[in-house]
Amino acid sequence: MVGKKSGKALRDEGLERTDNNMELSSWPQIPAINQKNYYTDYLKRDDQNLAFRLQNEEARTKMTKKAKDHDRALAMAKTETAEGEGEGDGDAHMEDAEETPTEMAGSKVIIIHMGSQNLRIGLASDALPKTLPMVIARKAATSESEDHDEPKPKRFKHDDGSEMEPEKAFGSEWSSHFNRMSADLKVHMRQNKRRMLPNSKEMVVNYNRRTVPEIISEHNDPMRAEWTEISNPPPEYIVGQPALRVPDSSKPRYKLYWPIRNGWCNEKDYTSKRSLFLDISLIVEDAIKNQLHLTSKKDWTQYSCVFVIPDLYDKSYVTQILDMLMREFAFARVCFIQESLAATFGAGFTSACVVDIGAQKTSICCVEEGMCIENSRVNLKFGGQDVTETFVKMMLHDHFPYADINLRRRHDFLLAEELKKNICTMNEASVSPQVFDFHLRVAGQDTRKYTFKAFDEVHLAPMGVFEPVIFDNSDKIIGRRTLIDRSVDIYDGSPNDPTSAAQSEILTAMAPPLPSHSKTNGDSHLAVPDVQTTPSRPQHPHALSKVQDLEGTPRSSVAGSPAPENTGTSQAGGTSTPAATAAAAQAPRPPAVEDRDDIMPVFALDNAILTSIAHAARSDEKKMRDFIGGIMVVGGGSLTSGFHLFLEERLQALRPGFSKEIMIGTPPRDLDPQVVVWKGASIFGKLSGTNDSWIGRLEYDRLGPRLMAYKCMWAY
Ligand SMILES: Nc1ncnc2c1ncn2[C@@H]1O[C@H](COP(=O)(O)OP(=O)(O)OP(=O)(O)O)[C@@H](O)[C@H]1O
Repeated sequence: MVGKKSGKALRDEGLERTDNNMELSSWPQIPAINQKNYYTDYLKRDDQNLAFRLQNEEARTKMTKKAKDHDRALAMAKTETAEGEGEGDGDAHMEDAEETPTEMAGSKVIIIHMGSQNLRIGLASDALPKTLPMVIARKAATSESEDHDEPKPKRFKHDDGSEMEPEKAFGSEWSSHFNRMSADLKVHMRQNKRRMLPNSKEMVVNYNRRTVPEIISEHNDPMRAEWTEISNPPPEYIVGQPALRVPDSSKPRYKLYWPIRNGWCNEKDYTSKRSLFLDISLIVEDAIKNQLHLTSKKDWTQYSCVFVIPDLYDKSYVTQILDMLMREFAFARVCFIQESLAATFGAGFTSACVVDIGAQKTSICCVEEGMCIENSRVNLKFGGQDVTETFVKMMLHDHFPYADINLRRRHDFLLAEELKKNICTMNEASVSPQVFDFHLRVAGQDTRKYTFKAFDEVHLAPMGVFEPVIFDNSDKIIGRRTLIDRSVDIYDGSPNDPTSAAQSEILTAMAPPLPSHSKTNGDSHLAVPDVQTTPSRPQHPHALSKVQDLEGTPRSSVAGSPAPENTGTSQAGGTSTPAATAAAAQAPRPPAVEDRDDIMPVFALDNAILTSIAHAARSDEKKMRDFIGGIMVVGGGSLTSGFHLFLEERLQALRPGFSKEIMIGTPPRDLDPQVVVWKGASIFGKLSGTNDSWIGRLEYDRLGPRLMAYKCMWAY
């Protein structure tokens, strides 16, 4: 064809021959595609996506089955009428057939909520979950209390061996915080016209100094504790409640491991990621077998699982858990739900500001119409266990008669928890010198009955959630990211764990200055956490007022730009070019606060709640009023008596403009605040038809964790 064209025509087409009349190449020349007409729907339609296809197929199968059942029911009804025996009409029979499910809804769905201290597990059809300690005792050379030998001799003696006054045992800084809180409380109580004896503290200290325990022989103690007997041969590990009841001095020794600490994986006490997740799976497996009585693992393939994850979850943790549930436990389907969302389901609210005070972490999140508001998520690293520790410290400071108490010993930990639950209160009217008693039960020893007096310690210890400087925050970030790497974007390598503007703001307020030698290339996770410099209270107590102030518009830089600076552009939609990304990576700039592992999120609860709400409301005053009037407190840490009223007063003092609206709610129907999240997840697990976040076996086998992007209600 080309040969027949004129030289001009060929010149125009750019295909002019050389002088020997031959073409430059025998390869066919392909003209460039006209971009105007260029179109592809590759990966743009749902039917190209396995996850959606399987979902549709499942829906179709269900509809076909329903139609078949319908036909069958009609046929049966006709036969019966023809025989003249049935008096009722066919519809009634059909309804009967539809309304008689073969098995109770949710009886094949297992709901798992793992906490730092408690595991809650049950079938979705159960009214309440089974609660057991999230702990495993492993055979070891020494027990954990022997590893950390810190009781009386070390704490209460000077280096030269002379006796140390308990007031000095915890350092002058801690004592001065305690004394200041005590003085503030006195002033506050006077303002509220509460009567106080001027020398209450001295009375308490003098009483405690003098008191000696009464010995009760073991056979005279009707309430003596049941200790776990070690069988022969001794088991390699013991889990749950029996683990907590293994005597410290057992032969052989057992050491306790808590795989979840402060709401994160416990990277401090484990030496490898494998052993950490092995323990998690052993605890969960044991609970399914012994608490839910599903002893044969083969049957688990017929069960689905709803797993509760934190609002600000670590992606690598979720991926690992999904793998465990799918591969090891071989569940038929798995789905995830975030804690706060589950709490609103459990309470039956459509929107609320959920405050979950657990044992070692407190999370806050505003939920609106079935979605967590991402920028309102806050996760603080303290909870009920910090209150227990602080209560014991305060009591020791005031000459607690059982001076040898050591929370690393199992019996002492259980005793301290019990004392805290029974004695601590946020009710100011109950603050007066009072006598209490307790029984100390140690395996193989006679029971000792102690009496002691307590005064403001019962109030000041739980007050710590509003003044976390009194908590011991020194070891909470030790080991973070040593076993489990931060999740990163597969394209640009930037951290891609979920972030929240509210959390960033708190982290910014808490951030210790960056060490001058630290490389600011985003490799912040390599920096050694500088625990000593971490302040336990905001350096700028009013740093948040700008954001929280709805009347004014000024915003802090964090609030104005929720995404971290060095990840923002790439996450926002991948608009940055590789060259720009490379240039940006080389530019020296400080790492975003979310990417720093040396910041301890420990912040006053009332301020944290207001920060969360401010970010959820985004200057919309009506929303602000809605959330501030719908604060729901859940979790075991909120069970301290008088907590709700106290929190309400604190918030009113901080936001007098909203004092009429502020309302702290409890879950309805007298539901235990500790199980609301589990309950919500069980409701979620029973939803049929509307829940499309189930991850099935086939799709997981083919796509693996990539599937999460299609299956999560939130941005994964
Ligand atoms: N009646 C009570 N009064 C005060 N505190 C209580 C009471 N009952 C339980 N707690 C505290 O609640 C905490 C346990 O709460 P919860 O089970 O919600 O925590 P978790 O889910 O295991 O932990 P986290 O949420 O930190 O991961 C413990 O610190 C316990 O001492």
